[in-house]
Amino acid sequence: MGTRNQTARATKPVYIIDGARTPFLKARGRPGPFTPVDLAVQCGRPLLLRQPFSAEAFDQVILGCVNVISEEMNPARVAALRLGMGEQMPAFTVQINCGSGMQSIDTASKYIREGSADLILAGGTEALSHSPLLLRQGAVEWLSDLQQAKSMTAKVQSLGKFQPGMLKPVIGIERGLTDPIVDLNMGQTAEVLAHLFGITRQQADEYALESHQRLAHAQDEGWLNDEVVPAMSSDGKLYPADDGVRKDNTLGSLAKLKPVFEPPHGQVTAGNSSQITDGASWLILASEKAVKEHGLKPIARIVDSHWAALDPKIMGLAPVLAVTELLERHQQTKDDIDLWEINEAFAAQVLSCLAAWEDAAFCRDVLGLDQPFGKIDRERLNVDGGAISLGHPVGTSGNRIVLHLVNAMRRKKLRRGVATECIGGGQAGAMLIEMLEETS
Ligand SMILES: CC(=O)SCCNC(=O)CCNC(=O)[C@H](O)C(C)(C)COP(=O)(O)OP(=O)(O)OC[C@H]1O[C@@H](n2cnc3c(N)ncnc32)[C@H](O)[C@@H]1OP(=O)(O)O
Repeated sequence: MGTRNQTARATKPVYIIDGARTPFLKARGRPGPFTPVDLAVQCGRPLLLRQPFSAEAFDQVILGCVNVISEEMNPARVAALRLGMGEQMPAFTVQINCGSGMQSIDTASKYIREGSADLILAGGTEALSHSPLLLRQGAVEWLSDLQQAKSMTAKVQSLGKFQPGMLKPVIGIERGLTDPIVDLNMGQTAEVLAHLFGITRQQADEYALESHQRLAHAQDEGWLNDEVVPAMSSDGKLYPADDGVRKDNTLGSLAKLKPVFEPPHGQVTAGNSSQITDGASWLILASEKAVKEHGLKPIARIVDSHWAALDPKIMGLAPVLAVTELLERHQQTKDDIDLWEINEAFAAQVLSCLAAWEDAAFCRDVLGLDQPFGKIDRERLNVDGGAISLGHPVGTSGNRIVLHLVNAMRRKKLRRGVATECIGGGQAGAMLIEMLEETS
């Protein structure tokens, strides 16, 4: 809480010009049709094609990605080249776990604010279905010894040390979703929060059901058409829409699922967790100068952002700190915010954040507030569903929630919104967005 008394700084405005994302495609136990760069290119190309300036006009590309694959090191640069942005386009990749897609926006904003760039493509991409299967340490050592054995005798000796158990792979994603400091996987951290804030299975399932219902409604109404561009794989198969939503979901079917992370009594199930998904998202950010130079029509302004951290065991609670500190810096309260996106890592995690803000003792002792922060109206929160129904490509979601917040505020003619996400390792990012008069 060291930065809470900072006052908002007057800086050059940062505008959101446009954005697009791929459909979010559920990982179904085998590599999906797109790598991280494929995804970034799929939605980047139509986005760039509809701009009134050339792809080479950008100053920088910044892309969040958690699980970079070895064929695509620095996916930002690979994507920029495949997008035809020119050999001279600087591009770098950022990784802060589930905050990566928002970190790219924040870093881009800072470049624009300080005047060192005017036009930046900032995104996030993730192909969780391509997470590697890893060899166990014993197998790695055995293979290394075998490779280094020079004589036939040494090779035979090495071969003799093989044990079939060595072939059992380590699932990369399971390791990646486990905190290395506290040795809890992300689902277990949600269980810790459910316990701390008394979130019941019924509450978590009701939240999850609503997420599916809201996303289904948004799809049926065509509200996502402004942000989703269909993707096509190299074999010509079309992926037109997000595919994780269950339009026929019921509380009954959710209630039947067994707790995954703390069986048999835990609250967190496959139904009330975010899904493991592939997807990418981009935003175009511009300075005042770029807006004038290219005759652009900005949609919104990035006011500010804030990052906070706490004990990794309760990582899902970090949005409470990040948002409270961000709003305090701008002398705003929750009532000044028209629309909220809180990334749905887990239903129990989002509900714990809401509970913490209503808890007088928590607000006093942890947030240092005289009064509870207060209740966030569910009608203003994740109005079109979230990661539980849509999926959570971890490096992308922070970008998607900002893109969606802007689109939802435009549709609803609202003015001010906050997007926030928890981050494995015990962090959170929060971003304050203001629509421009003409678009709100
Ligand atoms: C900082 C952060 O953001 S932390 C968050 C980072 N992300 C995560 O930690 C990911 C969390 N999620 C997960 O790990 C996974 O989704 C898990 C482990 C919970 C579940 O994985 P899987 O078992 O592969 O999920 P899957 O989608 O196959 O569902 C399992 C079963 O539940 C059923 N199911 C899932 N959702 C629902 C639902 N909403 N309603 C009814 N049934 C459902 C499925 O049909 C499936 O049933 P089956 O076994 O009969 O086929």
